[in-house]
Amino acid sequence: MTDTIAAVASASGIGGVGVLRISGPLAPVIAQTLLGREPRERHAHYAAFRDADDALIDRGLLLAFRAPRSYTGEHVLELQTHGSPVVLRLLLARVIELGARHARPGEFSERAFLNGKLDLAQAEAVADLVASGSAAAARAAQRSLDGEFSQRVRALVEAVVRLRVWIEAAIDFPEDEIDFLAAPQLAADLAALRTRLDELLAAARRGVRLADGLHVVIVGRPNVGKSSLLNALAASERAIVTDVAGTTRDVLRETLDLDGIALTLVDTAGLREAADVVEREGIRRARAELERADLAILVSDDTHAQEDLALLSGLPADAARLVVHNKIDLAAAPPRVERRDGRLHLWLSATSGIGLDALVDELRRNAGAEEGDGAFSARARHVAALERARGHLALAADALQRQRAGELAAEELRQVQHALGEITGQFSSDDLLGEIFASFCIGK
Ligand SMILES: Nc1nc2c(c(=O)[nH]1)N(C=O)[C@@H](CNc1ccc(C(=O)N[C@@H](CCC(=O)O)C(=O)O)cc1)CN2
Ligand SMILES: Nc1nc2c(ncn2[C@@H]2O[C@H](COP(=O)(O)OP(=O)(O)OP(=O)(O)O)[C@@H](O)[C@H]2O)c(=O)[nH]1
Ligand SMILES: [Mg+2]
Repeated sequence: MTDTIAAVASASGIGGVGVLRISGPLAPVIAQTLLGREPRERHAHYAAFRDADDALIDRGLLLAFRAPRSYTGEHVLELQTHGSPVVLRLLLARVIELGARHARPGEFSERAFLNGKLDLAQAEAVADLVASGSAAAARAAQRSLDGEFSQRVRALVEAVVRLRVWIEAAIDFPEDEIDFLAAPQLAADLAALRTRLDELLAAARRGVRLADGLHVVIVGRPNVGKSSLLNALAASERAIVTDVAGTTRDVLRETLDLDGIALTLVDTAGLREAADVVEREGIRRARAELERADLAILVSDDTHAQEDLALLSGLPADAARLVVHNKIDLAAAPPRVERRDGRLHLWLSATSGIGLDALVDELRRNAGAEEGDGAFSARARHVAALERARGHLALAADALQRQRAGELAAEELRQVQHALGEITGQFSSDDLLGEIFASFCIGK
């Protein structure tokens, strides 16, 4: 028999109203004790919450849900008090006295998952929604919570199962096996599956960016105006700016909400051959930041761009997609934008602000602002599972098309199915569940 858990579900600190949530078999007994009679299911009762000595803790609302019609699928009780942390603590102590125990982080959602109310990707979306740092992130998490991502994963699983059934049937009739496995329809189905898996993988990668925010690193030689650019984008004097080359030594991070898009901007030490140990360490850190950047902005001082642009060859090609030609005010040049060798070059001035709007537009585009409707949130765990699924699908195709090895192909397809099932939690281990739910907040 499961035990009954309780936790404050509202944010810690003082608030208008505080919510205490209880889930498990004792919830109806606790409700009966606090209300003095049996509550009506899913009905707000105004109740006096009293302690064991009958002293009044608070008057508030009591709301009872009967299993399985609740968030967790168990009996649930909610007590809504005045938003005082002290009142909530006293009432929680009373509920513990009546037989509940403190819930671990994420335990309500874990129970919802275990009782089939949410699948694993949806439960993760609950946490991503709570943590969302921008309107776009919240909308994307909401779509995953609504099951948009899970449904696409499930549809792929169904397609994989259909292929497996076909191939396994072929194995059962060895004399026809080769003909079966060589059927054009099978090859076409496999190819279609690969395309859909690739599309889902790309969408999930965008989903991770939406949930986590775009990680943008500003690099360039000393004194080109990297810190000035960070300050201009953040609209605050976050970073120290001086005319001394080598001003920035450490990595500086700033999270921005660019019209509803979450963005982490990272300012770094200017790249050069430095003699000073501190500066050398700063440059090492700048390079480490580059390794994990979604996007790198190379800043060049437009008045001596040659040496600045030479750095491009040393930057990760997939990230280094933007080049900012700064300080155009010095030459009284107009702002402009030009696409060159697959990169976008922008002429602007960080200190005067001219041309900055084009950069902001480009950052928004990169952060997935244009995905608009249909974008859902995802996690690195999902991307890794989809990549694994893709690897096995490629092996399955190879087993069929080159080797005509039905058994091998069926086994690879089973692996594809397994990797996809890990996303929705159809296949999951206690370790994985522990890891996922431990990162939730208490009361969620
Ligand atoms: N007060 C309060 N507000 C909250 C929550 C909560 O637990 N308590 N939630 C918690 O995160 C979210 C809402 N989530 C919920 C999800 C399902 C059910 C529920 O009762 N489900 C039943 C009945 C569904 C129906 O009638 O359509 C069920 O699934 O069977 C309740 C809350 C956001 N707001
Ligand atoms: N005229 C003009 N000066 C600028 C512009 N952007 C930056 N500067 C100046 O250039 C100098 C260096 O700017 P920083 O932002 O500190 O440059 P940085 O790239 O961060 O330099 P390090 O941290 O030393 O690598 C400062 O004197 C800035 O005021 C610009 O758009 N126009
Ligand atoms: Mg700087």
